[in-house]
Amino acid sequence: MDGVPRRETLPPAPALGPALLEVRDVSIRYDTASGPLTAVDRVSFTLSAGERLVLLGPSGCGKSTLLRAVGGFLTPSSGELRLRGTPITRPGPDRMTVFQEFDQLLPWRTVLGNVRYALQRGRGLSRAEAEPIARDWINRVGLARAENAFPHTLSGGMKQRVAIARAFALQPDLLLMDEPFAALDALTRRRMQDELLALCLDTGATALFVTHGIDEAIRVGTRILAFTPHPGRLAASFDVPESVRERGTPAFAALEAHIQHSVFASPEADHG
Ligand SMILES: Nc1ncnc2c1ncn2[C@@H]1O[C@H](COP(=O)(O)OP(=O)(O)OP(=O)(O)O)[C@@H](O)[C@H]1O
Repeated sequence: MDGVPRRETLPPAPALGPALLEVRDVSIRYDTASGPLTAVDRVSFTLSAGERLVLLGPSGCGKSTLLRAVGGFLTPSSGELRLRGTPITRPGPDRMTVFQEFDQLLPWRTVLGNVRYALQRGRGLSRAEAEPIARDWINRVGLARAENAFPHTLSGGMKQRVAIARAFALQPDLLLMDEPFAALDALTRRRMQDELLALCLDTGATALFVTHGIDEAIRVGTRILAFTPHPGRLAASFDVPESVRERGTPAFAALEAHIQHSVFASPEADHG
């Protein structure tokens, strides 16, 4: 297909070497009332510093489960997760997660308090050291005028901006984004995708981003791993060249159609 990056043949052969994140043959099973459920089935990939890797798939394909395991919130049933070569066993400030839910902020702290407190806890800074860094990040997400507001007075988009400011402020090795814009209206979602992309480009952040939106995946990612559900398995990998990222261009539309057709239009795909 002209102008569309090649679809790689899977399963991928994860490169040995200095990857920031290594996911090796990871399976994750849940015990449910109706028996064991395999949410993630033998998934392998690596992520290098500076990449923005998107896990793309329909609802229920296990992408959030996998992200939670990378975050250290749950342990894989088998396989290995390593960050800078060290096994992931628990959450840590080297991986900051932005969740979909709007209630991820501390409700009893202001916008400034939320970001400052995370810096004090996560980076061991004093209040005086943390405050200017927190202010700078709040400013960068456009919330300077709301720094003294409490979360319940903010819109969903503003809350997500605070969560993003907090995550970036800690300068983690890896940003984990679990459908952070899924609960926003379409216009706000687009604006936030653009803002997140700008922050990533500005800081060179490394990110693992979960979404079910092909357009969102192309907009924010440098590489997309598409999953098929029940159980969640890697189906294909797509590179997103910088030249393809602009919405409304023929190249963007062509890649969107290519991913849709080659992964989600196949007979075994379930759109959840
Ligand atoms: N705590 C849990 N206990 C039992 N089953 C679970 C649990 N969490 C997730 N699952 C199941 O694991 C599978 C994968 O869920 P997961 O949330 O990871 O998928 P997802 O692709 O992120 O979907 P969504 O976009 O809807 O969040 C689903 O079948 C889900 O019902």
